[in-house]
Amino acid sequence: MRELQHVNKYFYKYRYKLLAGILITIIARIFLLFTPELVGNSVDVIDNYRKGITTDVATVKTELLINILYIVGAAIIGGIFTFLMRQTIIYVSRKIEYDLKNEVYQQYQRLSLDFYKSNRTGDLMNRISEDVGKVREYAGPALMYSINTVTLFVIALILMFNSAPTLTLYTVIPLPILSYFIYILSKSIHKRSTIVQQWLSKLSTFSQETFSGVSVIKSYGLEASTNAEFYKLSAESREKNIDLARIQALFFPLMIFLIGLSNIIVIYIGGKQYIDGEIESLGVIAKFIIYVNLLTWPVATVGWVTSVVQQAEASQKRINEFLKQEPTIKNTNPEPSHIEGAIEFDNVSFTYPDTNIQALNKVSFKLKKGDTMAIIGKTGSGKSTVLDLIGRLYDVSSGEIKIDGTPIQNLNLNSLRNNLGYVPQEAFLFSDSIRNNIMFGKEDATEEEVINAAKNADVHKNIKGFSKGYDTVLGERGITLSGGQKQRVSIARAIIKAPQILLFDDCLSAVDTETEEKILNNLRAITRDKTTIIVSHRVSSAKSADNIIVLEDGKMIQSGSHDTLIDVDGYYRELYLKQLTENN
Ligand SMILES: Nc1ncnc2c1ncn2[C@@H]1O[C@H](COP(=O)(O)OP(=O)(O)OP(=O)(O)O)[C@@H](O)[C@H]1O
Repeated sequence: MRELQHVNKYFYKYRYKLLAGILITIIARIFLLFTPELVGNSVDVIDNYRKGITTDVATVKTELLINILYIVGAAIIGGIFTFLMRQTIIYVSRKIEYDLKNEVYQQYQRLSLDFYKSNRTGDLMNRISEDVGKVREYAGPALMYSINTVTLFVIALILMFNSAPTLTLYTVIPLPILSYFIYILSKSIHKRSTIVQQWLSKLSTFSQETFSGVSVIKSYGLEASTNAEFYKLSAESREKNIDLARIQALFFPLMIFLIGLSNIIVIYIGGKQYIDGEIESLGVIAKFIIYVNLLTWPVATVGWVTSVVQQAEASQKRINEFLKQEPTIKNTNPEPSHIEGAIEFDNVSFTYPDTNIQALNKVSFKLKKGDTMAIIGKTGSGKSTVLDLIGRLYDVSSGEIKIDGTPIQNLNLNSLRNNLGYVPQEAFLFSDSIRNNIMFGKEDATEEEVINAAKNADVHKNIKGFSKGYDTVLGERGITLSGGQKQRVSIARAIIKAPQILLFDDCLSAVDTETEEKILNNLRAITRDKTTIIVSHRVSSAKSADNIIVLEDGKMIQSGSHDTLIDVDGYYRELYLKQLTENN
């Protein structure tokens, strides 16, 4: 239960509602226990008439009618309180689930990129849905059934002991056995349902991947083999489901068997004791049968609750592991920082911690506020890594990055990122309208600003061409847009912020050279006083930059302006000549 102590703060938060729930549960159970006493009493009334102790039929009828009215009344009141019991305790558990989900999600947002690299998306999703769900079962149903069982058991046992102590002992004997079996069964059900869940997530991951890659599957004619793979996975999943159903099917027969056993004990022992005169009336047997039936379910839940608590403990342990993690990229400065945009790399080296690949090796350059620099280099040479380090998605392994002369780690992280406009290599658009995708860069942007940004990114005309214009909703990953259009919406999103530093990661690769030229011209006008870094494979994107650096295997092998670089032998000149010939 140590891990579950994390939930106590939420119990405290909702303490009044919870206390009311506990009280209501107790009241509901008390009313439920009126029934056996009233039924026992009714049987005695009839028995007394049969034995001739009561002779007046009218009195018997009246007594029976009163008992019936009481039974109905108690059932109605008990029902109302049972309804309220769910409205309070289950309501609180839903609130706790909501709070815990938000707590986990906030922590996800706080953690750095490396956390996402070292944990699979499926695991992250599971913590927030399944694990939180298990903890909710502990905070709601398990708590409710525990109070229910304790209340029913204590009151019923006192009442039963008062009227027939020996019979009580005999009748409760099967109950702990029932509880133990249900516990074993619940554990086994849990084990099997976890396996079912795992297969289900394998199935959904497979389906999701095949839906996303449907164009590859179709163009390679892989439908049949994909079908066969799905068939295999779903057949395995079906077997696991059948396994689960088999063990679940035991649940109710086991309960019915043990209830039956208790009933037989009551009738046999009770009957014997009645004949021997140890029990004074038949009503005792009648009410005991009802007690046994009333107690069976709560006793069964003891086994169920134990298993739920164990599962919740394991789930909360997994959640706590995430909650305890600290972001590797820390904000060391709580005060907002003013950022002008001068960038300096001083002997910066960086090795990715997960792969141990050295992406940058002693890279140095200086950019004044408003300068434009292009980074050219083969694939995998470390270009994107330079941009990632400026955004502090990672911290350098050695060397130093300074912004406006201040070490990047000493700047307020929010200020730094708010002053960056980053266009990633692969444009990611949310399943939302084009307008909202652009406004993601500036949440309070006016319509005019959105249109201006789109115009500068040369995508306004395309958007206007859609029947719903800026309200066009993009499908999953913006599939309704072409690659080039996606890149341009992504550029609009970055420039609408008017940040001090703009980072373009090969984001014009999917547009033709004419459009590239147009966008670069527009960008020149709006980035005049902004520090800009353009990563590209194309000389056309780099040539007008104030400075160009060439990376190879993480090392800076060349730097200078376009004019100086085309005059010296080297990678840049080769690339220039090659692309010139291609264009011609
Ligand atoms: N998140 C990551 N984790 C581990 N290694 C990485 C990661 N990102 C990049 N790398 C590795 O670091 C090296 C540099 O990658 P980087 O993405 O900076 O190159 P790039 O020049 O931008 O390449 P491209 O032109 O293909 O985009 C590569 O060897 C790559 O495999």
